[in-house]
Amino acid sequence: MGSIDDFSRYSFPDDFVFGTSSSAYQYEGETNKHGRGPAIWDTFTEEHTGTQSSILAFQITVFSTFAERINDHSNGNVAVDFYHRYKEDVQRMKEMGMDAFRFSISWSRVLPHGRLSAGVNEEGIKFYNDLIDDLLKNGLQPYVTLFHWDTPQALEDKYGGFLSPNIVNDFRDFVDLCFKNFGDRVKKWITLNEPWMFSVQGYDLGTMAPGRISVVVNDPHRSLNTGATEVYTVTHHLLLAHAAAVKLYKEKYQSSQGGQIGITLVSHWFEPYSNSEADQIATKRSLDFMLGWFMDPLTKGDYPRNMHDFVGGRLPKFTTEESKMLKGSYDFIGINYYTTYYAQNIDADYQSVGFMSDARVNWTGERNGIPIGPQAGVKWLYIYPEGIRKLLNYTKDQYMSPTIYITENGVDDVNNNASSLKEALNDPVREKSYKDHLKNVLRSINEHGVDVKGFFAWSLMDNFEWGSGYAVRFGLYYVDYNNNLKRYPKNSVKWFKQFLRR
Ligand SMILES: N=C(Cc1ccccc1)N[C@@H]1O[C@H](CO[C@@H]2OC[C@@H](O)[C@H](O)[C@H]2O)[C@@H](O)[C@H](O)[C@H]1O
Repeated sequence: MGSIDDFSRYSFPDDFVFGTSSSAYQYEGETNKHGRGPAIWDTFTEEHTGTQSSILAFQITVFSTFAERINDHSNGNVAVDFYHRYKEDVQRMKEMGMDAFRFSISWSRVLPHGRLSAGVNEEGIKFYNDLIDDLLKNGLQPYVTLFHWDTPQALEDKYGGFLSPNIVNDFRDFVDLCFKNFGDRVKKWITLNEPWMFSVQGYDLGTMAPGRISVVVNDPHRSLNTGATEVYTVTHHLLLAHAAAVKLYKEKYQSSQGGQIGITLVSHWFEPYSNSEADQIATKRSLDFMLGWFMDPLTKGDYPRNMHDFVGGRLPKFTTEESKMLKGSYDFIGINYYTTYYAQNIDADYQSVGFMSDARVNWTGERNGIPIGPQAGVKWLYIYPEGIRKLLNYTKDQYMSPTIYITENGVDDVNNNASSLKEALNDPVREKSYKDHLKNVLRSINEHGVDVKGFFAWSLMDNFEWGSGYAVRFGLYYVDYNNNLKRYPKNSVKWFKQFLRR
């Protein structure tokens, strides 16, 4: 264990917040008990417990890890049993010296049938009240995500979930219930987690719930308007649901409750594959198709020019009223940063075989066989700490210097086949990654004046990692799935304790 240099929490502004992140379906368990209704991830894991060969005509390599559905045939029915063990886990956060904890509310745990009119599950309300009270009692601030990909199955069945504009009113009723019940103590709200992942993985690549795939068009004679459509429709409704939630909070709750509300977006950083002009342009286009798809509507009230140009008539349009509601609909922006890729222009004839072909870019972590950074355990994650600084600086410069929280950053265990517990807890790559990413966040604050207010590690403990099930471990705490989900601190916890010590 290296001795800590003078780099510590005191290197950061006094009000800078350190925390860990989680989500309901990945942590809670008890999915069909205590009144919780099914969500689309319960259905998706039931339907897709095997590894499915890719049936996509188009699949960018970085998502090959996502090509499987649930590759260890698992699900979140038990997960890490956070529903019952949250009190002991809150103690672990406190012992580490953390200031906050980010978690999400399971929509179908509080509204089992998705709609307010179909009834509230008071047991679900009680669970989140108890969790929030325990966090505050232990000096930890709750940062609450309202939607982390778990649409109620009842709304999926009723009208196709986020494929329908009906979701906006039901989402607004759900968040109203949350603001009313928890807003006296919750002062940081995040409407959506990574709408990009939900749309692209869920409705274009089909590798996440609800597992829908873009129409694959191999007939060059068909009009340009065939191809990826649902991915754009879903993002449109996600943005409108977000804006409706923010409008409600600001009109009905913010003056009395005094909290803030934002959204969490995921983006990679991108470096041009070559210094050709085409690759330089493809680099900016990549940022538009991943970050700008959301930040442009949130700051300018419309999608990026690049998306209008490359997606054309398949890109939905905002009404003047919707555009006004979206513009400025945030007090802060959450950014999840994991990795950086080279962006390479694709000059292929226009054939829409999915979202990424619309962008006409290839994202790759290697150039001439040399990786952009060391890979973690999962193949898509190249450790590139300067990417977080460049992404923060870009977001400040491009989008009027928003207040930003890094709501997720982390790496998974490099060695997933440890032969002993001692080996499993030895995670020097994670310790170095957090140190290097935090140093780059600090540089963006000190050198570029970026208004970053916090950093949340993904994740407090190993958990259900969507398509990778329990085979991939991102936790600061190791969870022994073969021994009653016992938690063990990995070595990086020791580093974090020293780093955070007051
Ligand atoms: N996975 C991402 C970010 C991302 C975006 C594009 C391409 C790849 C990865 N999002 C966050 O990463 C976390 C780690 O994501 C895992 O990465 C490895 C995959 O094999 C696994 O399926 C996925 O859960 C998730 O647990 C969080 O719920 C989610 O908010």
